[in-house]
Amino acid sequence: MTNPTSATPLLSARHLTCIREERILFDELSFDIGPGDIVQIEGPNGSGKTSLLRILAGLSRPYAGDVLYQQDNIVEARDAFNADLLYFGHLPGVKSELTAEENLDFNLKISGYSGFNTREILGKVNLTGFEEAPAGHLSAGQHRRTALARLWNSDCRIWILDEPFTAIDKRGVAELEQMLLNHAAQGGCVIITTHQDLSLEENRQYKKIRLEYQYT
Ligand SMILES: Nc1ncnc2c1ncn2[C@@H]1O[C@H](COP(=O)(O)OP(=O)(O)OP(=O)(O)O)[C@@H](O)[C@H]1O
Repeated sequence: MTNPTSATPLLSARHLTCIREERILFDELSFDIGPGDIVQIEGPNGSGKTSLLRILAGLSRPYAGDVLYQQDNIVEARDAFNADLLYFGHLPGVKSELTAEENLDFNLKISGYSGFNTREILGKVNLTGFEEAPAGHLSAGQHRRTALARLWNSDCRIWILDEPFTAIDKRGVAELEQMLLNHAAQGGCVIITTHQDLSLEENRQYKKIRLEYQYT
């Protein structure tokens, strides 16, 4: 295994190619993501953003190429990589029959956390007063906030977030953006997809990667 230094990228894509239904979504895609980076994956519907995030998270395999965690292939560094990865997907594991508090408690415990204060965390995502509501009775945005609450109690450096702002109101988006900036300032990195315009453009370490698959 490589000995990481402060200059070692946290996550690297090396010559990634993804083919779906005989269509090449991206080919020979390479980039490095280091501590402090916030990277937005852009592109039209169906261009392969989710496919790329799933490959970066090790949830699916590319047609060709590799993903490296601190210069080691994620397949070989799987345990260390998984311990440093927070993946937030399209269906982010909120069970309708559990309350907001039970969902958060469950999600944090299966990620190995203990000693957290669920009420305090839910307060940070503006769910005070809704802790005991079944998630199935929450609004779409509140449901999403229940899922996102785990970001407020994460010590993973790599955050891969697929459309985290869906159904979130303006204030919530601003709070989440601030959360991403704080995470990056503390040496973490964020890889995110969203169809929303973000106000992170000013940030020195904010980058965009555009996937350009064109329908024919
Ligand atoms: N497991 C799969 N098997 C076959 N085809 C797939 C699979 N996953 C995705 N695709 C196809 O790959 C293409 C890219 O899908 P993907 O979800 O990565 O796009 P996206 O850029 O995230 O789209 P959106 O902006 O709509 O969320 C789509 O045409 C989709 O049908």
